[in-house]
Amino acid sequence: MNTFLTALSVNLNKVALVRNTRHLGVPSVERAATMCLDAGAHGITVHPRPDARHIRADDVRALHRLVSQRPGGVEFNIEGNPFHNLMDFVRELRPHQATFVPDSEGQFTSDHGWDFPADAQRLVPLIAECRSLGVRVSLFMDPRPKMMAAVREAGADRIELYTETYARAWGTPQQVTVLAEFAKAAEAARAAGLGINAGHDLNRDNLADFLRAVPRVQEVSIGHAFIADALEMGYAATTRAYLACIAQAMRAA
Ligand SMILES: CC(=O)[C@@H](O)[C@H](O)COP(=O)(O)O
Ligand SMILES: NCC(=O)COP(=O)(O)O
Repeated sequence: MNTFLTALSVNLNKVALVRNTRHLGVPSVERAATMCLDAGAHGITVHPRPDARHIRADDVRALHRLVSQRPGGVEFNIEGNPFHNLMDFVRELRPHQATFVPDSEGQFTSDHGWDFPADAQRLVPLIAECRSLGVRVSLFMDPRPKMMAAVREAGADRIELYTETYARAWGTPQQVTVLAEFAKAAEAARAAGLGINAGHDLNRDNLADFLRAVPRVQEVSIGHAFIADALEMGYAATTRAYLACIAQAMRAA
């Protein structure tokens, strides 16, 4: 029997984005987190950008508190650029996981991974610092198998495969080739001793196919499509729907 389960971490950036268009405090990221976790989500992800366009420092603290008070191993994942604001959050809060993303300040959305070995030297001390604080480090990466050994040498625990190219190829003739690239990158990462996360533009249509083709993904973080679905179905039903996609893929594995 296959007992492996990919964890679902819900990214709440877009709840904060809507909230920030008024000074009324709604919709609440804490209520969103509570409803998703009550419905079975395994973790919460936030990406506090330097321009605070969505998740703000107070949200990060409030969600960290909320997650810490819940029983049962719920994970808190903070994403960001460690050369901008991410390390301040890591030092203050020591989340379970820090995902390093090479975004520029004010970037529209994340659109590329780290470059190895070019980025290795400047990342090594920051990865080491996170690990000394007990924080797992995941690096946002394009599916480039040749980079994976150097990522591990730099001290990272996991990679997060940046899945936008897959999401764009899904349902087109390119899907098979693109998925093969991701599977190869995951295999190289695993062979180097890295764990594997994945995220960006995953949704209810493309998630199960990805997890079937790229086995043993430990965590998917999903935000934009998830919150769009939640506007129509509610947080609890949306969480259950994404968990069902994961379960469907696990059954087929
Ligand atoms: C790191 C990553 O994959 C991104 O998806 C990010 O978390 C999304 O950021 P925005 O919500 O600001 O587009
Ligand atoms: N790490 C990816 C993430 O948290 C959410 O990305 P998206 O689903 O908003 O594209």
